[in-house]
Amino acid sequence: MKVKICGITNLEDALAAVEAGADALGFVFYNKSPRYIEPFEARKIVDAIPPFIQTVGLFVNENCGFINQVCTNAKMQLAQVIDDDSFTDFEALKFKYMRVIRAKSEKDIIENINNYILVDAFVDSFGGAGKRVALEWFNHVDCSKIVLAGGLTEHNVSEIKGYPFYGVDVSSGVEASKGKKEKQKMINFVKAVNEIQ
Ligand SMILES: O=C(O)c1ccccc1NCC(=O)[C@H](O)[C@H](O)COP(=O)(O)O
Repeated sequence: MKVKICGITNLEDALAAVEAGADALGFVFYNKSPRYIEPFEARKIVDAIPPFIQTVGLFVNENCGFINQVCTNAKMQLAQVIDDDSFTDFEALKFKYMRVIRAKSEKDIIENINNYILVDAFVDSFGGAGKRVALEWFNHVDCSKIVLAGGLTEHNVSEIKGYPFYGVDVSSGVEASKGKKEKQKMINFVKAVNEIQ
């Protein structure tokens, strides 16, 4: 199962996440987030991390011109897009993308199951709030194209055993404080995910 660690704001945390075994690093380009990073600051981090780690830019209700420009400036390989209000013309994106489903019910998941999606809990702040998605919503769902996010920690991630998600995404569960990761929590989280199979 793939592991994405989201909300990277500095090189120290990025390198620690990679060392812990993360497959992907997420950078939040939503300027109301406490984890916001300026695109050229993110680029400096991307330039310093080893190869084979996917870089993911997080966008909230943005148009495709903005997303294309930021992904270029920050050297993102994938755009993770919250698009509640149909701001984004996905056809015009020059980058591979994954939509975020902020699930309020099982129905939200089932309606979007045909593509790779990230399923997060619905929170007013859009993400990074540590709120969990009800696992029973996935009981009758093919999880193989779903990245599960929302409130995961080293202590609860084992509960997803039996749900073969494509990957998991974590932010606040591996933080010391908002925007600052804790190395040991990242190590423990990745280890706990790897022990699930
Ligand atoms: O992390 C943020 O501050 C954030 C702000 C606005 C939109 C999305 C945001 N994060 C997106 C993520 O991918 C988080 O990893 C995801 O919401 C899970 O967060 P957490 O529940 O803290 O693990």
